[in-house]
Amino acid sequence: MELETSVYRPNVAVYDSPDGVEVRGRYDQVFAKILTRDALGFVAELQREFRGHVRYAMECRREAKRRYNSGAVPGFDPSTKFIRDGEWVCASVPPAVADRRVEITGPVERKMIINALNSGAKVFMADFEDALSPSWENLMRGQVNLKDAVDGSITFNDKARNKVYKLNDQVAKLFVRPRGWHLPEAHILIDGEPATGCLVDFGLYFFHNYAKFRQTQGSGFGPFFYLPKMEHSREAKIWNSVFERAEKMAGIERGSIRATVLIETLPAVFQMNEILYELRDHSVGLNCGRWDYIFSYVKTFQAHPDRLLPDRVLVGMGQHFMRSYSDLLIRTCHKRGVHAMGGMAAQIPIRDDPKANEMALDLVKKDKLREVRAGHDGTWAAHPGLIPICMDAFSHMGNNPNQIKSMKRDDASAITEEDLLQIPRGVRTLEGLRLNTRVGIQYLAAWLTGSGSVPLYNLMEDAATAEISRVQNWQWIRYGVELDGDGLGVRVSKELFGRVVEEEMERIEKEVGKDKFKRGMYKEACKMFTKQCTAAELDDFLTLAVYDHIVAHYPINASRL
Ligand SMILES: CC(=O)SCCNC(=O)CCNC(=O)[C@H](O)C(C)(C)COP(=O)(O)OP(=O)(O)OC[C@H]1O[C@@H](n2cnc3c(N)ncnc32)[C@H](O)[C@@H]1OP(=O)(O)O
Ligand SMILES: O=CC(=O)O
Ligand SMILES: [Mg+2]
Repeated sequence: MELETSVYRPNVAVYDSPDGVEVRGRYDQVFAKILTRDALGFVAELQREFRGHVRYAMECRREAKRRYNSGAVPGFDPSTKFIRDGEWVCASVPPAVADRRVEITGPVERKMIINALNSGAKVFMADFEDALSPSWENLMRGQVNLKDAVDGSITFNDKARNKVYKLNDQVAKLFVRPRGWHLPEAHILIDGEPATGCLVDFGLYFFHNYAKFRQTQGSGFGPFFYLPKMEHSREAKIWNSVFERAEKMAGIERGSIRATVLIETLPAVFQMNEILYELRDHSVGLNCGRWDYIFSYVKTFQAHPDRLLPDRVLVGMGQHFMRSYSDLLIRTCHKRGVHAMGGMAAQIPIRDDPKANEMALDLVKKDKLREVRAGHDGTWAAHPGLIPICMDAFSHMGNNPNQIKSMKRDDASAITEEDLLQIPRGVRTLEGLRLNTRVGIQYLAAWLTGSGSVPLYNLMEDAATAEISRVQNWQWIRYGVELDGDGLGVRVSKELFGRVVEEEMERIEKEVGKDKFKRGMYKEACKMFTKQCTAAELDDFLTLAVYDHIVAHYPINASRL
């Protein structure tokens, strides 16, 4: 089926919502097939049952932040030592996803979904999170696209190129990543309050797809999910309860739904066993969400001027704290019988420069070889052009679908708090400040106009990588760091940053061209990015702070007709 959303016709139709649910997003008859009374009722049930737990978990995050801001550092929790020391394992891995050696990721756009499912990767992670700007249109089209993908009918007609896209006979297994717990969904009000974004993403997708998915994709299991940005096992416990609630509603066996948790916050690295324990009936492993993890390192230590990061390009998996994190994740997952997934290399193919392309692909190859040799069971690819390289690196596993039983099940306690917190080494440069600024502004301009992942300077940029640019600038300005890598001995100040912003805006205008610059939201993005980098207090999330700019409420009177 080709997706054809209708043109805007005010005051003509409304979604059929249950009591207490108000849909404020644009009406569309295609969206109405997703926003049915029963599906909205299910989302409302989840919201009502879990909103108190989510609120409490977010308050705990704020409390932890107060502690870190007063000098404390995250560490292992003595009260849950029994979980770390215990000899439990997670439920066995569903055969359908035993082999996850290469997973492609991408936003829930129609053409991307078809390309990703056809890409030859074992898994496609369809993203409502880092790679998606969560506008009403993107979210609802994403739900429609996923429904068509699960029932196998999805097509896309690229009229300009006279090309029709449809699914191959063999497709990747689908995982869906809902938003993080912190993001609201302002277009759906439940009992007068914005719904929790991830419960909308999860609830609508699950409601419409569980039956078909289990038949066609999961061999009796599923649906499968990726869970982002958690900071503590209490948040995993909420997800576990959400899954149990959904399984009960659907009348399917407990443990059918499976999820991989991204370990992508610094506090969560000390909670890996606890997170797996909470989700032990629903887990298929952990993943190294390396970009958010770096962002989280800066955020967690925002009040620790002794822990400043070097240039963003120098904070890679070679840094001791990053290697320790990946090692601990492998040991923990394998001890508990589940996949230890690697992360995303940011390089993408470079079409117009063969030499640069070769170097980029070589970096991806080295990264993937490091992962498979370290013991990871699979990895992420940002682009279909990278899949052969990733596959080749993971052929190191031979005929085995994974390395869960064969690699690194030895004692995780060899990796200490000091290893995990070690300050990354390297220099800081004016070019680092410039690059952060150029990338941050362009990413935000794209996000404000509906694109959550973009190619910039031959790298994949999404919400997680842009966060690093933002918080690093904030940190350098806040502490007036010395740029010690270019021999100038200059200290970063608001004045220096102001000049950098002006010059980088000129450069962006030259690079993208006057027309695109005028049409795009570069000036608005520049204002927002500058405000965030120079704020007295660091905003928790870039996208949360600017979310209001992409909220588009349908006229309230129309929705009451
Ligand atoms: C930190 C994290 O969270 S990582 C996970 C979240 N981030 C992501 O998922 C990013 C995924 N990747 C992307 O979004 C894209 O690759 C980008 C934006 C970086 C680059 O996209 P483009 O500029 O379209 O790349 P390019 O022009 O080379 O694409 C060539 C083809 O590959 C397709 N393609 C590119 N990336 C993907 C992908 N991830 N999945 C499916 N298809 C893809 C394009 O649609 C295009 O298809 P076509 O030839 O049929 O038109
Ligand atoms: O979600 C992945 C990350 O690296 O962040
Ligand atoms: Mg992430």
